[in-house]
Amino acid sequence: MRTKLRNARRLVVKVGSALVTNNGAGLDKDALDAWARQIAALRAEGREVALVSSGAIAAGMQRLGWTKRPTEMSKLQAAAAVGQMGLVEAYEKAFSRHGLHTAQILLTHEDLADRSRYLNARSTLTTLLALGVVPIINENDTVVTDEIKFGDNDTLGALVANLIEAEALIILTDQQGLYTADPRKDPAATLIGEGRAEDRQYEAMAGGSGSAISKGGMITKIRAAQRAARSGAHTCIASGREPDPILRLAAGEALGTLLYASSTPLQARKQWLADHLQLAGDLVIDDGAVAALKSGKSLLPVGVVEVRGDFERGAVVACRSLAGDEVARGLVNYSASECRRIARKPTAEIANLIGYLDEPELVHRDNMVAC
Ligand SMILES: Nc1ncnc2c1ncn2[C@@H]1O[C@H](COP(=O)(O)OP(=O)(O)O)[C@@H](O)[C@H]1O
Ligand SMILES: N[C@@H](CCC(=O)OP(=O)(O)O)C(=O)O
Repeated sequence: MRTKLRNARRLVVKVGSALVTNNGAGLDKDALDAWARQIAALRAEGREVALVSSGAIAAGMQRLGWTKRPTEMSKLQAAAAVGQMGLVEAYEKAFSRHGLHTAQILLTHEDLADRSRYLNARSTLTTLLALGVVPIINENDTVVTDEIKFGDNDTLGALVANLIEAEALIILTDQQGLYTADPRKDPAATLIGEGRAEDRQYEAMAGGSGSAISKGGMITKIRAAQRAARSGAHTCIASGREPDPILRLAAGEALGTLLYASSTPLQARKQWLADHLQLAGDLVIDDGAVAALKSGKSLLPVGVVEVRGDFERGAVVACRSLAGDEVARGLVNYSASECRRIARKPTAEIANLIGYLDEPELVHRDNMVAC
């Protein structure tokens, strides 16, 4: 089973507040250095890693000299804004020792729920990864309200894994993994080695957070594993205090708890596109484009002869042959009116025709499934 992790080319690593701030004692620079070293080693193997890091609020509280976590939203947001500065500064310094750049990405729930912003976040993140940059992701605490909050970064980690189609989500925390009960409360609890992420029995074992500085607890990690599995990602929950946990997990060592996905990323994505989304329109494509799509290529504007329906960027559209057969469906990079303007035109003309070039493809092959 652990070979699943060894084969993962794209990984999301999530580190919780307790680890990042050494239980609230301020940023644990040694821990940050160790994660940077391990992630740099994975990058050197050609693997891509995005880091979801908590700790802004805890670090901000420490900088401001607060010993008690405030309850008012505005104070929490102020602490997050102060702490996030120290957090990204420390990561940039730690990664620069390995010749790597970092990028700060702050997200809210709304960013991922809105299809067009979802696509933007996805292309920015995948571009950063392709450039060899390590994205450091956190919730945009300064602007969130209750309705648009992830609240805990386990959920954010899973959504990022969905977003960039990572094969693995590594959640590092202050316990060895998932136990049959909260080990802080039940000393007889035993560690679960591995199981299916979708297995509902784990929810009953998991409790809330055991510390005053963290938010999620084990229950949000189990739900994160379920969510990650929906896009085919396997989740490992392990102790961040073990030596080199990221490298050892990524090498397939049986550390912590593995909650594996039952489908591959491709199957999961196909299922998602096939089942969950209503078609917002049709792109009628010529025979050359049909052949290109059947051989796994992206759809370029030049192959589109007609655009049906009214849709926004990010909508799901069907690509149909001249005879009306659905050849593929996928997420479209331009709105219906933009598609009409660039249909039959070479990619080089997109910017002239609509004033900007978002992506050269109308539907990228990564966002498309054949029918
Ligand atoms: N079944 C369980 N197995 C392990 N830990 C559990 C379980 N149920 C609840 N917990 C608690 O979850 C805590 C880890 O989550 P959390 O405090 O949110 O840390 P993090 O900041 O790493 O997300 C543990 O310290 C533990 O007290
Ligand atoms: N965005 C918040 C993280 C929320 C939180 O505490 O998450 P976690 O430690 O993963 O349970 C911060 O940076 O402080």
